[in-house]
Amino acid sequence: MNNKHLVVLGGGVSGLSAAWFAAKSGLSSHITLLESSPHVGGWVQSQRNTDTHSHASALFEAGPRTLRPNGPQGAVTLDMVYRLGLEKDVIAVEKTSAAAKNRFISFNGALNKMPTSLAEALFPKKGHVFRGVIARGALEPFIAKSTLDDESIHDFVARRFGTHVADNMISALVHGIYAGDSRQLSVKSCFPFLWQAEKNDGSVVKSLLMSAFKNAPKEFSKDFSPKSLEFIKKIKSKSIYAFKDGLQTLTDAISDDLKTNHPNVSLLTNTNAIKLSKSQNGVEVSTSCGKAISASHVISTIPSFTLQHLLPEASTISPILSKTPAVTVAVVNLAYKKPNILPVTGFGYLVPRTQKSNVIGVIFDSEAVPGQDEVPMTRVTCMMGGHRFKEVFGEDGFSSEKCLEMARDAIKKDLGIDAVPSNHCVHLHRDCIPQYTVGHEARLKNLHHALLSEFGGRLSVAGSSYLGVGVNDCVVSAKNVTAKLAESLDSPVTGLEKVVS
Ligand SMILES: C=Cc1c2[nH]c(c1C)Cc1[nH]c(c(CCC(=O)O)c1C)Cc1[nH]c(c(C)c1CCC(=O)O)Cc1[nH]c(c(C)c1C=C)C2
Repeated sequence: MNNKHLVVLGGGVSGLSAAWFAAKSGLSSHITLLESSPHVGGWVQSQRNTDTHSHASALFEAGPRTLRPNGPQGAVTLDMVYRLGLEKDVIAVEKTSAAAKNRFISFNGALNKMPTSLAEALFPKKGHVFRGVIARGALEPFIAKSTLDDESIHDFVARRFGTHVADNMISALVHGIYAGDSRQLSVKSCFPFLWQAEKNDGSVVKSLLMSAFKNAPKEFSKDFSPKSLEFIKKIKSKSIYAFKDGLQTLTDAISDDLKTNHPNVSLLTNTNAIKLSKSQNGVEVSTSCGKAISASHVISTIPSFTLQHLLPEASTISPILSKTPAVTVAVVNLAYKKPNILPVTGFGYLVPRTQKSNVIGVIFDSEAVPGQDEVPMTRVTCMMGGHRFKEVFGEDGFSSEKCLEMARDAIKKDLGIDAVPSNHCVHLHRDCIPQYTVGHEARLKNLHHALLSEFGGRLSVAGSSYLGVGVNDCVVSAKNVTAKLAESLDSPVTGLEKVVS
């Protein structure tokens, strides 16, 4: 321990993880986390709504709900889950289950299942969205490489696989991760494996075929304890995992652990930074409660568009931060008393940009993660808005009633369910998913250099505005930045070293 003070801005998954990793590594004598809202956890909000008639509760997740266990990224979160003692709360979904295998695209009025076998891929029915995709894929290795520095996801896919795939399949996938417009988002930043495949192997198909024969990636065992590794190995081969009482189990456990076991950590809710300025030994943080903190280092996990307003007027960092927009998503949870009322089994469906619909995707919660319900029921979540927010809700904005009605209309049209839900919940998440538009990586490089020159590497960034919007991405970005700081709190760290290496 030293006489250093680390300040973390933001109490969502990224901020909590940053404070937790920093506390565990003992890198500073004091850690202060500033969260502007009354509670920590950010977009992660799980609640059980009780039906007044049956008294059965329905688990409603307002934000993210499932996690991917695979790869080095998945292992970092799983290790955290293990160290927080949450193994008993985990529900892992088998890759062979319908929930894992059946994902649908709503296309021309029907739910089209994405193929999971060669037979399904080779012989899709007439009118199925996958029709012609294999034939088009066979031509892809013969298409010349592009020499561009970055390109939209749509342009990349249309160029290599044709406009049908770009318009109807990839636009749906982009809805299911970014709630964004595939014509605006960067292929290099959102789907780096596609970009690298073309750059390195000249073809996505060739690269995928070659990777099937390549050695498996190196084990990451050195980072984890034997017991944790045992848990990671057990879960990493599953499709997804979640928690019995929702993802808030994770954020609550991090915050409880910090409060209980780390007296040197202060979690301040209803408090935010209002100004950051470089000082001789670090960063001066002015806060909304009137107190200023002399920080040795600041990790900002708040959205980049919020961080820009905390910097000095002439800062060259702010214009870079302002270039990452974010979309607003409305989330409608619906619970029906009757179980098994869905016409298909699976994870859910996505709606391509080409289809007229008020929803961009629907998750079949009671199927996607079996075992969360106290009594059998059907639960679904409608995701609405994203880049289509204005188109769907109009300029005059949003109302919960209108949103609920639209969600019920979509469920009736797409799934044939006209029943009145026994319970529901509507949440509006303003600017919740950052959009990595074309040129994002080049802007991150500029940001790295600007942070070094203006704050001497005493201000770092982590969280969904930069290197990935998923929960695992946020946890990993927090771990990486604190690991670098653990080497020395006096060394310059921006959190963006990866983009310039
Ligand atoms: C319809 C809207 C959304 C759905 N999920 C999200 C939105 C905006 C958010 C989201 N989904 C994924 C990520 C990435 C990282 C992560 O935490 O796993 C984010 C931020 C993962 C994801 N979801 C779908 C796919 C194909 C992926 C990529 C990786 C994977 O295979 O899991 C599909 C999907 N998402 C939604 C639905 C209804 C759906 C498919 C039927 C909802």
